[in-house]
Amino acid sequence: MQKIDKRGIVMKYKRIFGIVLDSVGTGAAPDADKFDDVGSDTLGHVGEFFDGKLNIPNLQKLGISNLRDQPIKGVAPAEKPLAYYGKMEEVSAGKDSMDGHWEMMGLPVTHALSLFPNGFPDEIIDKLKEFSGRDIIVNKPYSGTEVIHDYGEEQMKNGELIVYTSGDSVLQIAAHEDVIPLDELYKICEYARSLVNEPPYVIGRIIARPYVGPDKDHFTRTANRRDFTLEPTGETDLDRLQNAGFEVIGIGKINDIFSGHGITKGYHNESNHDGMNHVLHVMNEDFTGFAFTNLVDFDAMYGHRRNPKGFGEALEDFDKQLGEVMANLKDDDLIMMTADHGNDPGFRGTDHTREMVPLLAYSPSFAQTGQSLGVRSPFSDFGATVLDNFGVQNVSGKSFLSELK
Ligand SMILES: O=P(O)(O)O[C@H]1O[C@H](CO)[C@@H](O)[C@H]1O
Ligand SMILES: [Mn+2]
Ligand SMILES: [Mn+2]
Repeated sequence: MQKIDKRGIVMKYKRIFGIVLDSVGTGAAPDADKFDDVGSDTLGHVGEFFDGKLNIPNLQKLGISNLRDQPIKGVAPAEKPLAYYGKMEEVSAGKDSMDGHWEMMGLPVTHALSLFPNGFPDEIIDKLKEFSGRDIIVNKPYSGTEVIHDYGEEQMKNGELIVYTSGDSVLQIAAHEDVIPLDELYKICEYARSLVNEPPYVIGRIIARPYVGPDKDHFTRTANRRDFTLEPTGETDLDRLQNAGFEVIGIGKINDIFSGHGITKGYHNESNHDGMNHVLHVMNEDFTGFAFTNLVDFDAMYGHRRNPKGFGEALEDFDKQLGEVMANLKDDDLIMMTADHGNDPGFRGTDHTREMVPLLAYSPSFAQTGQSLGVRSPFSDFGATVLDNFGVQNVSGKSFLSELK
């Protein structure tokens, strides 16, 4: 089933579809104690919340419970899993999306990014005040929906910037769209980005968080959110693929996470559903390379909001569309699914959780039942497998391509 492209490169698969189910972790990682996340288990706790009724038949057939020590409640391990299955363990210093995705693409984040559990120091805040000509309020870790509920009306009166953070390396600025126009907000964020690219402060993301609404009970955040991510600190597997002449399609947050590096074509997602529609759309196109998708609703809408019901329903919706995707896969397509970190809606707090992530790899051309791929670490094994398929040299991780048959 091997293909040979124009340049004589031998490929097992012509197209690889990588899908990151953002924050869908599968149990505390061995180093979870360092993050105070012992006992977290996103998939396990969502399953328990549904008390045996979580309806994810496609993930079930692929082997989502086979990869776990304890099956998800009500989701039996498949007798003959369709996919090769395993878990991945992160080595990066943090548990943010950036760390997870960069590590998956061969660039583990070994230096911890700056965190601000007590708020940002004066030297950053003073510069932001001076640049924007606005006062700054809050300046501490907060949930983004709660912060606009608690401080949005004050901002509408006085026009300050609501600056807040979380357990991640993020500086977020919430602003009512009628009070601080989007252009102005983005300029302030760009300026903030320029302040924190080098030690002593290296922040993963500056996030513009615009919202609208008449009063605190009706404020909603808009799709005009924008992430200003640290530029990748080196080459990633996406660059390597692109440089070797393959197509690299980024769907959803992928473009932001890699600041556009190594991506030949990008699609913005309005939602998980929209993201899966983009996957279905690109499946109809004839390309040779890698389509990399991030589905962020699990994380942003349900994990951080500690909403296990919404989380499970989002998994059920995803599973339906996954069925469609599977039906459209060609023999020389490979689909690989994983996650970038956990965000257990049954756990304390509102932050990501340091978890193992699931790994499922499936092609309709597999001749045998899926086998265990074991525990893979670093996450870079994912990207190494993609590179291996396209005959491109990797620098981090170990390919499992030869195990897929
Ligand atoms: O509470 P909200 O504003 O959704 O913020 C969440 O979103 C950030 C970026 O994904 C995370 O770091 C977390 O703090
Ligand atoms: Mn994430
Ligand atoms: Mn998140």
